[in-house]
Amino acid sequence: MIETKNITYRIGNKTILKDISVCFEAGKINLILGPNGAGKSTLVKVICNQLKPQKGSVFYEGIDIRNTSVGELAKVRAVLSQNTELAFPLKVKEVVTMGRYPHFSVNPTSKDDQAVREAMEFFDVSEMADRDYLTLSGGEKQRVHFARVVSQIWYPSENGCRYLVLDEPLTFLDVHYQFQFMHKLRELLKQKDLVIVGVVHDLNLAAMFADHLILLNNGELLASGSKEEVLNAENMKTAYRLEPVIHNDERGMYLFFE
Ligand SMILES: Nc1ncnc2c1ncn2[C@@H]1O[C@H](COP(=O)(O)OP(=O)(O)OP(=O)(O)O)[C@@H](O)[C@H]1O
Repeated sequence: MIETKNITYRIGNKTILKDISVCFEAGKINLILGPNGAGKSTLVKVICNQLKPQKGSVFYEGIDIRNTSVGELAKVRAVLSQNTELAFPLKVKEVVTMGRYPHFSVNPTSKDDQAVREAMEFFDVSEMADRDYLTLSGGEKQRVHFARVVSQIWYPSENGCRYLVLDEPLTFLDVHYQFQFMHKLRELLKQKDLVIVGVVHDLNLAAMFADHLILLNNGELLASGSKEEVLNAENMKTAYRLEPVIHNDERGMYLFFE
């Protein structure tokens, strides 16, 4: 479980996050929603210890992140940042192997190679293994990064959970791969020690796949809970300034905006 308690983050005199307390449990797809500029990426960076809040703390299984070493955390927590770009002409399998860097010192072991191979198979990028990463399309690059981050936490940890944090993972993906990726997350969650936290913009995909949602607006936690609790007309109007039409039937929940 990842827990934030009373996180406040300011830049100069601008408050980007105001008193955010949320909980992301293992075995669930936890999604962070909110309009542009709401503070989603900032919250992700605070959760990942890339930004230090002025107030509040982040806990992984009850342990304050400030008391955990970067190296130890990297063995159990993988992060897909927004706009991950590489400038070097590396082969796809070399990019995926970067995910294993926290686990080996000089050369990857056979266990690392196996994780790379299996993560590439899982995300259907094995056929690209020897291609120059820079020649891939945007969507293909994104799938390579999925394999990279998931290879990082491929094996269960000896003591506790594994964590996968994804900032806008669906960018660059066509509708087929968006659905495929969300289904892959479901498949990964068969491993009960996995905590998944992601930022997405597509409210209908969130309604379809999320087990737990949080909605940020102007740096504040507007709502947290099930899709019914979060994706209601009042919250949608406040966050997105649009009038929603919400259908909720046996096929699921769908939102339209007028
Ligand atoms: N270094 C910075 N200096 C000044 N303002 C910043 C800085 N970083 C972020 N902000 C501001 O903080 C607010 C939240 O940014 P953040 O990137 O967390 O939003 P977001 O919800 O992820 O938005 P988007 O959906 O557009 O990606 C924005 O108004 C942004 O301009």
